[in-house]
Amino acid sequence: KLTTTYYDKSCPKFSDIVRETITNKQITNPTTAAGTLRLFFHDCIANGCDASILITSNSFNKAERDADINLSLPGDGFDVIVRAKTALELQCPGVVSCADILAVATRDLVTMVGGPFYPVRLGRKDGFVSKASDVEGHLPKPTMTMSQIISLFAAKGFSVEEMVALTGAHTIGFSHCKEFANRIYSYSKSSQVDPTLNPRFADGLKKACVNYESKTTVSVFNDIMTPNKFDNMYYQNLPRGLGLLASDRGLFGDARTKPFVERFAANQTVFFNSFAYAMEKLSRVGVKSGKKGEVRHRCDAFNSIRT
Ligand code: HEM
Ligand SMILES: [Ca+2]
Ligand SMILES: [Ca+2]
Repeated sequence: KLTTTYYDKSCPKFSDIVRETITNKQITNPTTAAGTLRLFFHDCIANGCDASILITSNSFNKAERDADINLSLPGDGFDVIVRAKTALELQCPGVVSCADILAVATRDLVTMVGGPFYPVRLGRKDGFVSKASDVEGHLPKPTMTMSQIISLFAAKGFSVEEMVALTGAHTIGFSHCKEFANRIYSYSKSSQVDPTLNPRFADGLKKACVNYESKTTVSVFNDIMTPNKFDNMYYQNLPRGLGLLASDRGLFGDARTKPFVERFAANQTVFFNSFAYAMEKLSRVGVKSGKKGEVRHRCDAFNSIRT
């Protein structure tokens, strides 16, 4: 039901306004691209791509963004969507959904930092439900086994290749120390450090994360080689012991996923094609149309109060 021409008549400046907003934001806050990409992933996996992640909690409802796993989503990702929405409401009030803004802003930001372009079909409606309790179990965690991660993505319709390609998103952005602390401080009885980690990398991580339990904001680049560039370096890092999260390293350690890691590491074009295909598919997960959704006036609140 989605089409690339959805706003051509009702809001012809849609693409220009989104592109201008994300460009300004990314230049002043270079962490926006990664933050928005993760925000989009977390939106689509929980309840479909319906901007349910953007809703703020109130006394009746603990919303998705206040689920534990979403608390680390950075403010810049939310902010860039709010800015685009504000500009669009001035230009064509009540027309463009927050879900469409998030999908296009993500694509434009990925392209801006060096990643592939892919078409984003439009016409998503914003969802009516956002509950923190719906998030748990749908999103992957670094502590999950590769089998758990594979079946979690399979439940949303993604193949192993698509899962490996999507996780290439970790070519940009940060992780907080607590997400990998067990790999450097308390790996096993016989070894403090995960032996699959490059020893010098592990030393650097240990230093960066000293006292991470009290200094909870400390975070580390997901891809230490090219942290701000969307490229295939993430896959090249994995065989060298430079994968940050246990789940990153896991992609190289599992016979089902390793062949894709090697293919993407060897050829960036192959990775970009797979990533673009999988992102376009991600952008259509659980999309709501017609009366199943609405175009919100503000991205952080439903149009009428719901309990
Ligand atoms: C194998 C499954 C995955 C796991 C276990 C995982 C887990 C994580 C964790 C724990 C972080 C660190 C968050 C923080 O500390 O702030 C992170 C960051 C990130 N993830 Fe994933 N992720 C997975 C797949 C994906 C996918 C499929 C995407 C997007 C398509 C994605 C995009 C990102 C981005 C862009 C960041 C950096 C966020 C930032 O800099 O603010 N991840 N991920
Ligand atoms: Ca959602
Ligand atoms: Ca990179």
